[in-house]
Amino acid sequence: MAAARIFTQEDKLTNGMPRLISRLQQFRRGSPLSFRLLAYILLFSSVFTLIASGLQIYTDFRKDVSVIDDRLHVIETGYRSSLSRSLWALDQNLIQIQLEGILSLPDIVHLRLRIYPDSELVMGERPKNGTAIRQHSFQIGHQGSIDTQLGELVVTASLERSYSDLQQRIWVILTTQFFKTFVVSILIVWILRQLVTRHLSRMASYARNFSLENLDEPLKLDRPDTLRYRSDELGQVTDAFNQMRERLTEDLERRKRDESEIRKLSMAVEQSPSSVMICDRQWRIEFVNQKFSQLTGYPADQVLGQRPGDLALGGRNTRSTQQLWQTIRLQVQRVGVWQGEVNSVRRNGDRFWEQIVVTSIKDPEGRVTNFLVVGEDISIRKRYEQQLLRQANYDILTGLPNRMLALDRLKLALAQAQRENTLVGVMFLDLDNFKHINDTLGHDAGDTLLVEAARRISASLRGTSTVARLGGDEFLVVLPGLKDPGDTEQVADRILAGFSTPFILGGQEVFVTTSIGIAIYPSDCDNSGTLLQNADAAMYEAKHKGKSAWERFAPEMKEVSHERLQMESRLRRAQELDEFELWFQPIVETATGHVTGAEALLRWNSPVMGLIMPDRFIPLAEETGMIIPIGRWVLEQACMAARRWQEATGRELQIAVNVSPRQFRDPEFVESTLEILTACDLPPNRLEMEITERLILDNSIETATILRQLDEAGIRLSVDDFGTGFSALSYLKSYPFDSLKIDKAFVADVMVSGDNASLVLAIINMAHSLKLTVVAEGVEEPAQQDFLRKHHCDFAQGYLYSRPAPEPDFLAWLRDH
Ligand SMILES: Nc1nc2c(ncn2[C@@H]2O[C@H](COP(=O)(O)O[C@H]3[C@@H](O)[C@H](n4cnc5c(=O)[nH]c(N)nc54)O[C@@H]3COP(=O)(O)O)[C@@H](O)[C@H]2O)c(=O)[nH]1
Repeated sequence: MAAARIFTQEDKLTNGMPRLISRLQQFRRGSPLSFRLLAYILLFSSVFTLIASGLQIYTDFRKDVSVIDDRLHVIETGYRSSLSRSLWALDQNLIQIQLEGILSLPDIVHLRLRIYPDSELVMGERPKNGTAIRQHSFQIGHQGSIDTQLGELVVTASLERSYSDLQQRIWVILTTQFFKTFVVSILIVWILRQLVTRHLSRMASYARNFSLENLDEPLKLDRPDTLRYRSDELGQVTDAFNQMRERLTEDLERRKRDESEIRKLSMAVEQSPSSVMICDRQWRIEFVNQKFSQLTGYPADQVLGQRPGDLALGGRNTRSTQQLWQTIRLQVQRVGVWQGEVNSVRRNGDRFWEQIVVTSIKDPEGRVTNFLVVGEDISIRKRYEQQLLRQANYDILTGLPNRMLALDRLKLALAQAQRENTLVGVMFLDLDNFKHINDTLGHDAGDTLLVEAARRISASLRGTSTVARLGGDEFLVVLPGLKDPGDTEQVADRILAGFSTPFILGGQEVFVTTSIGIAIYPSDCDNSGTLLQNADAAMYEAKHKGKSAWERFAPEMKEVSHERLQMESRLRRAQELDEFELWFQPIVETATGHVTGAEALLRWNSPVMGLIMPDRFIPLAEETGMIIPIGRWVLEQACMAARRWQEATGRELQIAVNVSPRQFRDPEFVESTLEILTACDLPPNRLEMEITERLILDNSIETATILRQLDEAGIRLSVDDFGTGFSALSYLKSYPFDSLKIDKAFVADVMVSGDNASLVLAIINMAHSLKLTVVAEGVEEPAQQDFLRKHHCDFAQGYLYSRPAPEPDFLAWLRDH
């Protein structure tokens, strides 16, 4: 048991010290600041304590020594006279007693009394050598009549007691001061640790473990979370830490959001259906998307670093492409954007059309950093536009240029003749008795005749001449660059000769002739319109004279067109004589067959000339301006009719009215239309105005303004006879149209010509993509209706449903359907 105790004791001793050292080392490692602080406090307070204690001790010692010195002086003053008397009396006993009295005083250890002349009395023990002493001596004399020196006393005081006190005090002071310093230091360090350093360690460990993965965990110190603590330095540092953490969290989230946004945008650009190219500020390609590579055939790595102009060269179209890109660059640098249609070249050399938009990309400070080129393949649209343009410029039956193209060519020929000082021959041809042949042999025979006549006229011409079909059985020949007016007459003779052989129509030989009117530029007129009129007048003269002949224009022939003049004067009176009638043709929804509206079609019922179709008098009405009052009458009648039908059948049908471009020049057009609608109590959206592409060609600000005003009033607008005029789809976007009417010429052929079928299909699709409804005109056969229904054409109109009819007949039809 005792051994065990001894062992435990030893064990404690042997293990205790290393454990303490290791604790200290741990403390030093774990809390270096506290350790250093402790060391510093200990060192400085020890030095300070040492100095202070030393001073204290020294002062106390000096005080002790001065007490001893005082005492020596007190001995002198206290004992001198009594010793003098004792010596004078030589009273040895008294001297003895007096000296013992002195010797009994504290610290007085030795007395030596020299009695003059030669005796000495010593008392006490002389201190050993090396012992600190204080000595004081004074003379003892007798004062009488003669002053006599009796002796001298040397008093020795030992400082041994003072030294021993000093030693004791030093030990006590040092021990207590060191203990106190140590305890205070420990206390300070403990307080410091509690208040500061352990929190610093917590901060250090928080900062060490801080990463983007644990941003949610705020720094919390092990102390109360009150305002007092939050506002001190540690609280401020903690707050700063947590703010930093929050900012980092926000930054991280923003960065994540930005990254996802960038990812999304780059995916969108990469997978965009449009080709995208991004160039740097020197117009060198930095990026192209997949669509670009698909469209052009260039893989991305082959184009990066090149300029778009060099690229489009493809080794072929050098100058023009570079000039185009030069223009694009200049405009984008000047106004920030360029857009247009470009005929580009693929890598394999194929050409294609693209709609390009080039813009500059700017940084937030407004500095241009890049250029963006977005392209869209519009080859299909272009092909259809070209096809439409062809249909618009050429006569479908004969393949000859139509009136529009012929007039263009005539104008060009006149301009050239003016420049070159040459002549231009204009011939107006009209087949003799064509109406009779058409009526007796049928339309097919009429068509065959027209085609063959076109061929024979063309065969009679050479070089740069133009032959065109103006409509019906009328042809126009333009002979540019002539030197002699007689040249035209020779051509006219050749044409007449060409008609001398019979035509085979419906299996029969038929002789058909033609009458030709000739006008020459510049002698007969210098503008295309009048030249044509003059040739027309000459043609009437030729017919008048017996047909199968040509006639040169003469000024007096102008009178010959009196038929026309007669018609004009009759037309002027037709309105007041109430000779106009409005006929109606239903418009049906293709999918359901429901009647949704009707088109109002004007007829002139002249007591002299019979029922006249609008094609014959509308151009005259337009030319003379009579179309404005006539058009207003039509609008009024049409709106009133729609109102009557509603009352009669309860059906709210749409009413479509044809409006001539000339009516748009009437300043009161919009106002009077709105007045009519109000007067008829018809909502504006029940009225649809059909406008031909000719109006759009006008392209004036006034037209655009009127169309916008009508649209804003709620009136529906539709493009009539689509495909026969300008036929560019791009304008449809620029005007507020609601629907588009495909011309009957296309519908007539959908089941016969694949080209026409695909064209109709393209028009439907494109109109739908522009949010326009589509009406097909001239539907005569169920197969055409099926085709249109299958291809989602919205509405149809034609003889299949009903021919245009006077209002009572139309109402009857309406009740039946
Ligand atoms: N400014 C105005 N113009 C007018 C007005 N009324 C008519 N017009 C213009 O005259 C064009 C010819 O009109 P119309 O002779 O009446 O011919 C229309 C129909 O009869 C005809 N149609 C209808 N269905 C068929 C069919 O199945 N086959 C076939 N061969 N023809 C058919 O089409 C004409 C309707 O065409 P649209 O107006 O394009 O819808 C006429 O085109 C007007 O431009 C008027 O009041 N003012």
